[in-house]
Amino acid sequence: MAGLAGRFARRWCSGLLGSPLQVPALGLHVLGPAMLASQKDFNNAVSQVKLLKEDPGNEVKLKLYALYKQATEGPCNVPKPGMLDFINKTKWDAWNALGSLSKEAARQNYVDLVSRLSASSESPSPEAPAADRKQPESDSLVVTSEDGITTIRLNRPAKKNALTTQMYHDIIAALQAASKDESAITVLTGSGDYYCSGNDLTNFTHLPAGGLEEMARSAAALLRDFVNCFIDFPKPLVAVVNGPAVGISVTILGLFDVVYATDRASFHTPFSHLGQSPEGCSSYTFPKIMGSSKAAEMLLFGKKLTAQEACAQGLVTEVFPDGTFQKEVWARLKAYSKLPPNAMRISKQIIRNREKEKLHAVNAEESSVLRERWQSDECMNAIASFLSRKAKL
Ligand SMILES: CCCCCCCCCC/C=C\CC(=O)SCCNC(=O)CCNC(=O)[C@H](O)C(C)(C)COP(=O)(O)OP(=O)(O)OC[C@H]1O[C@@H](n2cnc3c(N)ncnc32)[C@H](O)[C@@H]1OP(=O)(O)O
Repeated sequence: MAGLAGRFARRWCSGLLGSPLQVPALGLHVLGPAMLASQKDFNNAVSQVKLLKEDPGNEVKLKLYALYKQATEGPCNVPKPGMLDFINKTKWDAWNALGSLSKEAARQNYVDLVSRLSASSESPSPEAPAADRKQPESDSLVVTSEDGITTIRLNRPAKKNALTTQMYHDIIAALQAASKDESAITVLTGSGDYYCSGNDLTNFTHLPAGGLEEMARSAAALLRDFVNCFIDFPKPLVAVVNGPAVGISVTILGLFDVVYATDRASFHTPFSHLGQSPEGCSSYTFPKIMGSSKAAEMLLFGKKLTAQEACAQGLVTEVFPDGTFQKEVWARLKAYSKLPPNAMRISKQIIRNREKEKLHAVNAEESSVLRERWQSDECMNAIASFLSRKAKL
Protein backbone atom coordinates (compact mmCIF):
# COMPACT_ATOMS: atom_id res chain seq x y z
CA MET A 1 0.00 0.00 0.00
CA ALA A 2 2.87 2.36 0.97
CA GLY A 3 4.64 1.46 -2.28
CA LEU A 4 1.52 2.27 -4.28
CA ALA A 5 1.14 5.59 -2.48
CA GLY A 6 4.79 6.43 -3.13
CA ARG A 7 4.50 5.59 -6.84
CA PHE A 8 1.34 7.65 -7.02
CA ALA A 9 3.08 10.61 -5.36
CA ARG A 10 6.11 10.39 -7.69
CA ARG A 11 4.03 10.25 -10.86
CA TRP A 12 1.92 13.04 -9.48
CA CYS A 13 4.92 15.31 -8.87
CA SER A 14 6.45 14.79 -12.29
CA GLY A 15 3.08 15.31 -13.98
CA LEU A 16 2.29 18.50 -12.16
CA LEU A 17 5.55 20.34 -12.01
CA GLY A 18 6.57 19.79 -15.62
CA SER A 19 5.19 22.75 -17.49
CA PRO A 20 5.13 23.41 -21.19
CA LEU A 21 6.46 26.96 -20.81
CA GLN A 22 10.22 27.42 -20.97
CA VAL A 23 11.28 30.96 -20.08
CA PRO A 24 14.43 32.28 -18.43
CA ALA A 25 14.34 32.27 -14.63
CA LEU A 26 13.82 35.81 -13.39
CA GLY A 27 13.24 37.28 -9.94
CA LEU A 28 9.64 37.00 -8.88
CA HIS A 29 7.65 40.13 -8.25
CA VAL A 30 5.62 40.15 -5.07
CA LEU A 31 2.30 41.15 -6.50
CA GLY A 32 -0.51 42.74 -4.61
CA PRO A 33 -4.18 42.79 -5.35
CA ALA A 34 -4.36 46.20 -6.90
CA MET A 35 -2.86 45.11 -10.21
CA LEU A 36 -3.50 42.03 -12.24
CA ALA A 37 -0.48 39.87 -13.03
CA SER A 38 0.89 40.37 -16.55
CA GLN A 39 1.80 37.54 -18.90
CA LYS A 40 5.44 38.25 -18.07
CA ASP A 41 4.80 37.94 -14.30
CA PHE A 42 3.02 34.69 -15.00
CA ASN A 43 5.87 33.33 -17.12
CA ASN A 44 8.30 34.27 -14.37
CA ALA A 45 6.18 32.47 -11.81
CA VAL A 46 6.07 29.37 -14.01
CA SER A 47 9.88 29.40 -14.08
CA GLN A 48 10.09 30.10 -10.38
CA VAL A 49 8.07 26.99 -9.53
CA LYS A 50 10.88 24.83 -10.88
CA LEU A 51 13.37 26.58 -8.62
CA LEU A 52 11.48 26.04 -5.37
CA LYS A 53 13.82 24.66 -2.74
CA GLU A 54 11.13 22.69 -0.94
CA ASP A 55 8.58 20.32 -2.41
CA PRO A 56 5.28 22.15 -1.82
CA GLY A 57 3.31 18.89 -1.51
CA ASN A 58 0.70 17.34 -3.77
CA GLU A 59 -2.24 19.50 -2.70
CA VAL A 60 -0.39 22.67 -3.64
CA LYS A 61 0.93 21.15 -6.87
CA LEU A 62 -2.64 20.29 -7.76
CA LYS A 63 -3.67 23.90 -7.18
CA LEU A 64 -0.77 25.10 -9.33
CA TYR A 65 -1.73 22.69 -12.08
CA ALA A 66 -5.38 23.79 -12.09
CA LEU A 67 -4.52 27.50 -12.07
CA TYR A 68 -1.96 26.98 -14.84
CA LYS A 69 -4.52 25.24 -17.06
CA GLN A 70 -7.16 27.88 -16.33
CA ALA A 71 -4.70 30.72 -17.00
CA THR A 72 -3.48 29.27 -20.29
CA GLU A 73 -6.53 27.44 -21.68
CA GLY A 74 -9.49 28.93 -19.81
CA PRO A 75 -12.29 26.89 -18.20
CA CYS A 76 -11.95 23.11 -18.32
CA ASN A 77 -12.91 22.03 -21.85
CA VAL A 78 -11.85 18.41 -22.09
CA PRO A 79 -13.90 15.29 -21.33
CA LYS A 80 -13.73 13.90 -17.80
CA PRO A 81 -11.26 10.96 -17.57
CA GLY A 82 -12.64 7.56 -16.63
CA MET A 83 -13.14 6.48 -13.01
CA LEU A 84 -10.00 4.30 -13.02
CA ASP A 85 -7.72 6.96 -14.45
CA PHE A 86 -7.13 8.31 -10.92
CA ILE A 87 -4.39 10.83 -11.59
CA ASN A 88 -5.92 12.47 -14.63
CA LYS A 89 -9.34 12.46 -13.01
CA THR A 90 -8.00 14.24 -9.91
CA LYS A 91 -6.26 16.80 -12.10
CA TRP A 92 -9.39 17.25 -14.21
CA ASP A 93 -11.50 17.73 -11.04
CA ALA A 94 -9.14 20.43 -9.78
CA TRP A 95 -9.21 22.29 -13.09
CA ASN A 96 -12.96 21.90 -13.48
CA ALA A 97 -13.51 23.21 -9.92
CA LEU A 98 -12.22 26.60 -11.03
CA GLY A 99 -15.43 27.00 -13.02
CA SER A 100 -15.60 30.19 -15.04
CA LEU A 101 -12.69 31.92 -13.29
CA SER A 102 -11.20 34.26 -15.91
CA LYS A 103 -7.76 33.60 -17.39
CA GLU A 104 -6.53 36.88 -15.89
CA ALA A 105 -7.73 36.02 -12.37
CA ALA A 106 -6.23 32.52 -12.64
CA ARG A 107 -2.95 34.04 -13.76
CA GLN A 108 -2.99 36.35 -10.77
CA ASN A 109 -3.85 33.56 -8.33
CA TYR A 110 -1.04 31.45 -9.80
CA VAL A 111 1.44 34.29 -9.37
CA ASP A 112 0.21 34.96 -5.81
CA LEU A 113 0.54 31.30 -4.86
CA VAL A 114 4.06 30.98 -6.30
CA SER A 115 5.00 34.22 -4.60
CA ARG A 116 3.93 32.80 -1.24
CA LEU A 117 5.71 29.51 -1.87
CA SER A 118 8.90 31.36 -2.81
CA ALA A 119 8.65 33.64 0.19
CA SER A 120 8.18 30.75 2.59
CA SER A 121 11.20 28.87 1.22
CA GLU A 122 13.49 31.91 1.42
CA SER A 123 14.46 34.30 4.17
CA PRO A 124 12.20 37.36 4.23
CA SER A 125 13.37 40.09 1.87
CA PRO A 126 13.07 43.78 2.67
CA GLU A 127 11.04 44.38 -0.50
CA ALA A 128 8.32 41.89 0.43
CA PRO A 129 5.42 44.11 1.45
CA ALA A 130 3.97 41.62 3.91
CA ALA A 131 7.30 40.15 5.00
CA ASP A 132 6.79 40.93 8.68
CA ARG A 133 3.19 39.69 8.67
CA LYS A 134 2.54 36.37 10.35
CA GLN A 135 1.18 34.25 7.51
CA PRO A 136 -2.04 32.27 8.05
CA GLU A 137 -1.69 28.73 9.37
CA SER A 138 -3.36 27.21 6.32
CA ASP A 139 -3.02 28.13 2.64
CA SER A 140 -6.80 28.44 2.47
CA LEU A 141 -6.27 32.10 3.30
CA VAL A 142 -3.88 34.39 1.44
CA VAL A 143 -2.98 37.77 2.89
CA THR A 144 -1.14 40.33 0.77
CA SER A 145 -0.40 43.98 1.27
CA GLU A 146 0.46 46.48 -1.43
CA ASP A 147 -0.35 49.99 -2.59
CA GLY A 148 -1.99 50.82 0.72
CA ILE A 149 -4.40 47.88 0.51
CA THR A 150 -4.28 44.74 2.64
CA THR A 151 -6.20 41.94 0.94
CA ILE A 152 -7.49 38.88 2.77
CA ARG A 153 -8.37 36.29 0.13
CA LEU A 154 -10.40 33.14 0.85
CA ASN A 155 -8.51 30.54 -1.13
CA ARG A 156 -10.37 27.25 -1.12
CA PRO A 157 -12.03 27.38 -4.53
CA ALA A 158 -12.60 23.62 -4.79
CA LYS A 159 -14.89 23.90 -1.73
CA LYS A 160 -16.42 27.21 -2.85
CA ASN A 161 -14.33 28.94 -0.15
CA ALA A 162 -16.32 27.35 2.70
CA LEU A 163 -14.88 28.53 6.03
CA THR A 164 -13.04 25.92 8.08
CA THR A 165 -12.43 26.39 11.80
CA GLN A 166 -8.79 27.21 11.01
CA MET A 167 -9.89 29.88 8.51
CA TYR A 168 -12.00 31.65 11.18
CA HIS A 169 -8.90 31.79 13.38
CA ASP A 170 -6.73 32.94 10.48
CA ILE A 171 -9.18 35.68 9.47
CA ILE A 172 -9.27 36.95 13.07
CA ALA A 173 -5.44 37.09 13.09
CA ALA A 174 -5.34 38.73 9.65
CA LEU A 175 -7.83 41.44 10.69
CA GLN A 176 -5.91 42.10 13.89
CA ALA A 177 -2.68 42.48 11.90
CA ALA A 178 -4.36 44.64 9.23
CA SER A 179 -5.77 46.97 11.87
CA LYS A 180 -2.18 47.79 12.87
CA ASP A 181 -0.34 47.67 9.53
CA GLU A 182 0.53 50.52 7.18
CA SER A 183 -2.37 49.96 4.80
CA ALA A 184 -5.22 52.46 4.44
CA ILE A 185 -7.93 49.99 3.32
CA THR A 186 -8.61 46.30 4.00
CA VAL A 187 -10.37 44.05 1.51
CA LEU A 188 -11.99 40.62 1.87
CA THR A 189 -12.46 38.63 -1.34
CA GLY A 190 -12.49 35.06 -2.67
CA SER A 191 -10.58 32.92 -5.19
CA GLY A 192 -12.39 31.08 -7.94
CA ASP A 193 -16.01 31.28 -8.99
CA TYR A 194 -17.49 31.70 -5.47
CA TYR A 195 -17.03 34.45 -2.93
CA CYS A 196 -17.81 32.05 -0.08
CA SER A 197 -20.26 29.22 0.59
CA GLY A 198 -20.43 30.09 4.29
CA ASN A 199 -19.55 27.93 7.23
CA ASP A 200 -17.95 24.62 6.24
CA LEU A 201 -20.64 22.21 7.36
CA THR A 202 -18.04 19.57 8.15
CA ASN A 203 -16.85 21.82 11.02
CA PHE A 204 -19.72 20.32 12.95
CA THR A 205 -18.64 16.75 12.40
CA HIS A 206 -15.47 16.92 14.52
CA LEU A 207 -16.96 16.20 17.92
CA PRO A 208 -14.61 17.02 20.82
CA ALA A 209 -14.33 14.86 23.94
CA GLY A 210 -17.06 16.94 25.61
CA GLY A 211 -19.52 15.94 22.87
CA LEU A 212 -22.15 18.05 21.14
CA GLU A 213 -22.57 20.47 24.02
CA GLU A 214 -18.86 21.29 24.11
CA MET A 215 -18.75 21.64 20.32
CA ALA A 216 -21.65 24.11 20.39
CA ARG A 217 -20.00 26.05 23.22
CA SER A 218 -16.68 26.41 21.42
CA ALA A 219 -18.36 27.18 18.08
CA ALA A 220 -20.37 29.99 19.73
CA ALA A 221 -17.22 31.40 21.34
CA LEU A 222 -15.38 31.34 18.02
CA LEU A 223 -18.31 32.91 16.19
CA ARG A 224 -18.49 35.68 18.75
CA ASP A 225 -14.75 36.45 18.51
CA PHE A 226 -14.89 36.35 14.73
CA VAL A 227 -17.79 38.80 14.42
CA ASN A 228 -16.33 41.07 17.13
CA CYS A 229 -13.27 41.60 14.91
CA PHE A 230 -15.48 42.96 12.14
CA ILE A 231 -17.44 45.17 14.56
CA ASP A 232 -14.22 46.67 15.95
CA PHE A 233 -12.22 46.91 12.73
CA PRO A 234 -10.92 50.49 12.68
CA LYS A 235 -10.13 51.10 8.99
CA PRO A 236 -12.31 51.13 5.86
CA LEU A 237 -13.31 47.52 5.23
CA VAL A 238 -14.37 46.58 1.69
CA ALA A 239 -15.89 43.31 0.44
CA VAL A 240 -15.02 42.47 -3.17
CA VAL A 241 -17.74 39.88 -3.80
CA ASN A 242 -16.41 37.92 -6.78
CA GLY A 243 -19.26 35.37 -6.97
CA PRO A 244 -22.14 33.83 -5.00
CA ALA A 245 -22.11 34.38 -1.24
CA VAL A 246 -23.85 32.16 1.34
CA GLY A 247 -24.52 32.21 5.08
CA ILE A 248 -22.08 34.00 7.34
CA SER A 249 -20.25 35.56 4.38
CA VAL A 250 -23.49 37.43 3.62
CA THR A 251 -24.53 38.35 7.14
CA ILE A 252 -21.23 40.05 8.02
CA LEU A 253 -21.58 42.31 4.97
CA GLY A 254 -23.68 44.61 7.17
CA LEU A 255 -20.47 45.30 9.12
CA PHE A 256 -18.45 46.31 6.03
CA ASP A 257 -18.12 49.92 4.92
CA VAL A 258 -18.41 49.22 1.19
CA VAL A 259 -19.52 46.12 -0.75
CA TYR A 260 -18.67 45.76 -4.47
CA ALA A 261 -20.19 42.80 -6.29
CA THR A 262 -19.90 41.17 -9.70
CA ASP A 263 -23.24 40.77 -11.47
CA ARG A 264 -22.69 36.97 -11.08
CA ALA A 265 -22.93 37.27 -7.30
CA SER A 266 -25.97 36.19 -5.31
CA PHE A 267 -26.71 36.57 -1.60
CA HIS A 268 -28.25 33.67 0.29
CA THR A 269 -28.90 33.18 4.00
CA PRO A 270 -30.68 29.79 4.25
CA PHE A 271 -30.73 29.63 8.05
CA SER A 272 -34.20 28.13 8.47
CA HIS A 273 -33.36 25.42 5.90
CA LEU A 274 -30.39 24.54 8.10
CA GLY A 275 -32.31 24.67 11.38
CA GLN A 276 -30.17 27.67 12.37
CA SER A 277 -30.69 31.36 13.07
CA PRO A 278 -29.02 34.59 11.89
CA GLU A 279 -25.54 35.67 12.96
CA GLY A 280 -23.00 38.33 12.03
CA CYS A 281 -25.31 40.96 13.63
CA SER A 282 -27.65 40.55 10.64
CA SER A 283 -30.69 40.32 12.94
CA TYR A 284 -29.94 43.99 13.64
CA THR A 285 -28.11 45.30 10.54
CA PHE A 286 -30.36 43.76 7.85
CA PRO A 287 -33.66 45.29 9.09
CA LYS A 288 -31.80 48.58 9.44
CA ILE A 289 -30.37 48.38 5.94
CA MET A 290 -33.34 47.02 4.00
CA GLY A 291 -36.38 47.31 6.27
CA SER A 292 -37.86 44.57 8.41
CA SER A 293 -39.97 42.77 5.82
CA LYS A 294 -37.21 42.47 3.20
CA ALA A 295 -34.84 41.33 5.97
CA ALA A 296 -37.39 38.75 7.12
CA GLU A 297 -37.70 37.32 3.62
CA MET A 298 -33.95 36.73 3.57
CA LEU A 299 -33.35 35.68 7.17
CA LEU A 300 -36.52 33.67 7.86
CA PHE A 301 -37.39 32.27 4.44
CA GLY A 302 -33.92 32.14 2.90
CA LYS A 303 -34.81 34.24 -0.14
CA LYS A 304 -31.76 34.43 -2.38
CA LEU A 305 -31.06 37.92 -3.77
CA THR A 306 -29.38 38.67 -7.07
CA ALA A 307 -26.57 41.22 -7.01
CA GLN A 308 -28.90 43.85 -8.47
CA GLU A 309 -31.57 43.13 -5.83
CA ALA A 310 -28.99 43.27 -3.03
CA CYS A 311 -27.84 46.62 -4.41
CA ALA A 312 -31.41 47.91 -4.57
CA GLN A 313 -31.88 46.85 -0.90
CA GLY A 314 -28.70 48.70 0.14
CA LEU A 315 -26.68 45.62 1.13
CA VAL A 316 -24.39 46.09 -1.88
CA THR A 317 -22.81 49.42 -2.79
CA GLU A 318 -22.37 48.85 -6.52
CA VAL A 319 -22.62 46.02 -9.04
CA PHE A 320 -20.13 45.62 -11.92
CA PRO A 321 -20.28 43.50 -15.08
CA ASP A 322 -18.35 40.31 -14.41
CA GLY A 323 -16.03 40.84 -17.39
CA THR A 324 -14.62 44.10 -16.03
CA PHE A 325 -15.27 43.54 -12.31
CA GLN A 326 -11.70 42.95 -11.12
CA LYS A 327 -10.19 45.69 -13.24
CA GLU A 328 -12.73 48.35 -12.33
CA VAL A 329 -12.91 47.55 -8.63
CA TRP A 330 -9.15 47.38 -8.03
CA ALA A 331 -8.54 50.58 -9.98
CA ARG A 332 -11.08 52.32 -7.81
CA LEU A 333 -9.71 50.89 -4.56
CA LYS A 334 -6.18 51.82 -5.56
CA ALA A 335 -7.32 55.43 -5.99
CA TYR A 336 -9.19 55.43 -2.63
CA SER A 337 -6.15 53.97 -0.85
CA LYS A 338 -4.25 57.18 -1.64
CA LEU A 339 -6.66 59.26 0.49
CA PRO A 340 -5.32 60.38 3.89
CA PRO A 341 -5.58 57.24 6.08
CA ASN A 342 -6.17 59.04 9.36
CA ALA A 343 -9.07 61.02 7.95
CA MET A 344 -10.68 57.79 6.72
CA ARG A 345 -10.18 56.09 10.11
CA ILE A 346 -11.65 59.01 12.01
CA SER A 347 -14.61 59.30 9.66
CA LYS A 348 -15.29 55.58 10.09
CA GLN A 349 -15.18 55.99 13.87
CA ILE A 350 -17.74 58.79 13.75
CA ILE A 351 -20.03 56.76 11.52
CA ARG A 352 -19.74 53.46 13.44
CA ASN A 353 -18.81 54.14 17.06
CA ARG A 354 -22.23 54.95 18.43
CA GLU A 355 -23.45 51.57 17.15
CA LYS A 356 -20.63 49.48 18.57
CA GLU A 357 -22.09 48.72 21.97
CA LYS A 358 -25.37 47.66 20.41
CA LEU A 359 -23.58 45.48 17.84
CA HIS A 360 -21.57 43.69 20.54
CA ALA A 361 -24.77 42.97 22.45
CA VAL A 362 -26.49 41.66 19.30
CA ASN A 363 -23.47 39.48 18.50
CA ALA A 364 -23.50 37.98 21.99
CA GLU A 365 -27.21 37.22 21.78
CA GLU A 366 -27.05 35.70 18.28
CA SER A 367 -24.10 33.50 19.30
CA SER A 368 -25.87 32.26 22.37
CA VAL A 369 -29.08 31.46 20.45
CA LEU A 370 -27.01 29.56 17.87
CA ARG A 371 -25.30 27.58 20.62
CA GLU A 372 -28.73 26.10 21.41
CA ARG A 373 -29.71 25.75 17.74
CA TRP A 374 -26.58 23.71 16.91
CA GLN A 375 -27.73 21.11 19.45
CA SER A 376 -31.22 20.85 17.95
CA ASP A 377 -32.53 17.96 15.86
CA GLU A 378 -33.53 20.41 13.12
CA CYS A 379 -29.94 21.55 12.72
CA MET A 380 -28.36 18.09 13.05
CA ASN A 381 -30.71 16.66 10.43
CA ALA A 382 -30.06 19.50 7.97
CA ILE A 383 -26.29 19.11 8.25
CA ALA A 384 -26.54 15.32 7.96
CA SER A 385 -28.66 15.78 4.83
CA PHE A 386 -26.06 18.00 3.18
CA LEU A 387 -23.22 15.69 4.12
CA SER A 388 -25.05 12.65 2.80
CA ARG A 389 -25.57 14.58 -0.48
CA LYS A 390 -29.33 14.60 -0.06
CA ALA A 391 -29.57 18.39 0.20
CA LYS A 392 -27.99 21.31 -1.53
CA LEU A 393 -29.15 24.88 -1.40
C1 LIG B 1 -16.19 23.71 16.75
C2 LIG B 1 -16.61 24.08 15.37
C3 LIG B 1 -16.40 25.54 15.08
C4 LIG B 1 -17.12 25.95 13.86
C5 LIG B 1 -17.15 27.43 13.66
C6 LIG B 1 -18.45 27.97 14.02
C7 LIG B 1 -18.79 29.29 13.44
C8 LIG B 1 -19.99 29.11 12.54
C9 LIG B 1 -20.83 30.23 12.50
C10 LIG B 1 -21.79 30.32 11.35
C11 LIG B 1 -22.75 29.23 11.17
C12 LIG B 1 -23.52 29.10 10.08
C13 LIG B 1 -23.66 30.17 9.05
C14 LIG B 1 -23.60 29.66 7.64
O1 LIG B 1 -22.69 30.00 6.94
S1 LIG B 1 -24.90 28.69 7.10
C15 LIG B 1 -24.49 28.36 5.39
C16 LIG B 1 -23.69 27.13 5.25
N1 LIG B 1 -23.48 26.84 3.86
C17 LIG B 1 -24.23 26.01 3.15
O2 LIG B 1 -25.19 25.44 3.62
C18 LIG B 1 -23.81 25.78 1.71
C19 LIG B 1 -23.70 24.31 1.41
N2 LIG B 1 -23.26 24.15 0.01
C20 LIG B 1 -24.12 24.04 -1.04
O3 LIG B 1 -25.32 24.06 -0.90
C21 LIG B 1 -23.50 23.92 -2.39
O4 LIG B 1 -22.23 23.34 -2.24
C22 LIG B 1 -23.38 25.29 -3.12
C23 LIG B 1 -22.67 26.32 -2.26
C24 LIG B 1 -24.78 25.78 -3.51
C25 LIG B 1 -22.55 25.10 -4.42
O5 LIG B 1 -23.13 24.08 -5.22
P1 LIG B 1 -22.36 23.55 -6.53
O6 LIG B 1 -23.19 22.48 -7.11
O7 LIG B 1 -21.99 24.70 -7.38
O8 LIG B 1 -20.98 22.97 -5.96
P2 LIG B 1 -20.76 21.69 -5.03
O9 LIG B 1 -20.35 20.53 -5.89
O10 LIG B 1 -21.89 21.48 -4.12
O11 LIG B 1 -19.52 22.17 -4.14
C26 LIG B 1 -18.17 21.89 -4.45
C27 LIG B 1 -17.53 21.24 -3.25
O12 LIG B 1 -17.56 22.17 -2.17
C28 LIG B 1 -18.19 21.57 -1.03
N3 LIG B 1 -18.89 22.60 -0.28
C29 LIG B 1 -19.51 23.69 -0.75
N4 LIG B 1 -20.01 24.41 0.23
C30 LIG B 1 -19.70 23.79 1.38
C31 LIG B 1 -19.93 24.06 2.75
N5 LIG B 1 -20.59 25.15 3.16
N6 LIG B 1 -19.47 23.20 3.66
C32 LIG B 1 -18.79 22.09 3.30
N7 LIG B 1 -18.52 21.77 1.99
C33 LIG B 1 -18.97 22.63 1.06
C34 LIG B 1 -19.14 20.57 -1.64
O13 LIG B 1 -19.47 19.59 -0.69
C35 LIG B 1 -18.29 20.03 -2.78
O14 LIG B 1 -17.33 19.15 -2.21
P3 LIG B 1 -16.90 17.80 -2.97
O15 LIG B 1 -16.29 18.25 -4.26
O16 LIG B 1 -18.16 17.04 -3.17
O17 LIG B 1 -15.94 17.14 -2.04
